[in-house]
Amino acid sequence: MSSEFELIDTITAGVVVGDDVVVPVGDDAAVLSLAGHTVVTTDMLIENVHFKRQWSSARSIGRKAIAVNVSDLEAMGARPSSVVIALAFPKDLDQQWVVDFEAGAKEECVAAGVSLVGGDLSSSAHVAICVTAIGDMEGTAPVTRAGARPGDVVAVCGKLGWASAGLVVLQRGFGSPKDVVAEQLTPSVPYGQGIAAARAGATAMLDVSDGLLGDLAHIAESSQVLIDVDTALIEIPEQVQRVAAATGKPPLGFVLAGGEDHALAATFPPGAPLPVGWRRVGTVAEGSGVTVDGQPWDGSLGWDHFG
Ligand SMILES: Nc1ncnc2c1ncn2[C@@H]1O[C@H](COP(=O)(O)OP(=O)(O)O)[C@@H](O)[C@H]1O
Ligand SMILES: Cc1ncc(C[n+]2csc(CCOP(=O)(O)OP(=O)(O)O)c2C)c(N)n1
Ligand SMILES: [Mg+2]
Ligand SMILES: [Mg+2]
Ligand SMILES: [Mg+2]
Repeated sequence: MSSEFELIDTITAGVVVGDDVVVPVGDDAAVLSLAGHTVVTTDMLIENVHFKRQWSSARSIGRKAIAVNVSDLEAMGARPSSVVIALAFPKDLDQQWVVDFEAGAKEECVAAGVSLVGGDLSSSAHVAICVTAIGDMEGTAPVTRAGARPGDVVAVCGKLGWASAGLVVLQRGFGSPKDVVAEQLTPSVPYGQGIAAARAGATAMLDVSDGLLGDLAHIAESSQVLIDVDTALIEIPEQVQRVAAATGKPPLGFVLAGGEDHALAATFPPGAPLPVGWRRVGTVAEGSGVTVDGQPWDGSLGWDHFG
């Protein structure tokens, strides 16, 4: 059993530090040197709400904690810079779990191109994680939720429906199809695509954390427009179809309302070529709210912590 400070030394050994870090992890606060406007976002991951230790390895949870946060930086069109990780866990938890969690977090930091510059440890009844991610606009304009205009094209980049199919599989006590379960345990965030979309002229953007329809409804509300999703443009992955068939759930529901894949969804001016890897899913029109094939959607729009 290590002391708190021995554990911090173990966790922070070998962190990869970017050029924009002036004072790294280990002091009272980190100091960064950013070229443009600073972008800040935070998301928590709570045991039994966002993950279960029976389902996920510590390493997967560490990776997911970083991925879901950097995803929000991508969604602004920012360059991801750094993260801080606050972690609370039961006193009787095997400390190897914590070391493995941090190893996963550091691994995802490298994949996402961010430096781990700080954090905090505490004890608590359940594992609770809070990551704050910092990015840099580097002189470019943020892509908010408020810029969509009638006539714009709605497009997505990344997976949709996989993570929620994985959740259903895990909830039923199964472990396959393996690739949907893997997506639930650690989403494959399309790193770099936020900046690509911004450069391609995206007018509004967000990451799909709660569900495509529910998240597009945020753009619709902020931009005061209507967003219509065209199901003829929606591809339902074969693995998701298998889970739908096995569980008797409608396959489209996973893709339209399943959360946690952290695809990026954005609107682009009509006629603008979409960046490579993006696919059209709908259209922006005058009006309000979200429709599917021109009709209101009577199913769930996505996850609601208090719904
Ligand atoms: N406790 C809070 N205090 C202040 N702002 C909050 C709080 N919780 C959420 N927000 C803000 O509300 C907005 C929506 O939050 P959320 O739905 O969690 O965003 P996302 O899905 O992108 O993570 C964000 O701007 C977030 O910063
Ligand atoms: C044990 C468990 N139960 C349920 C879920 C499903 N789930 C939890 S949070 C969430 C939505 C995304 O999380 P949130 O905290 O809302 O992220 P944000 O939108 O703030 O980025 C979903 C679909 C899960 N991942 N694990
Ligand atoms: Mg959030
Ligand atoms: Mg978001
Ligand atoms: Mg988020």
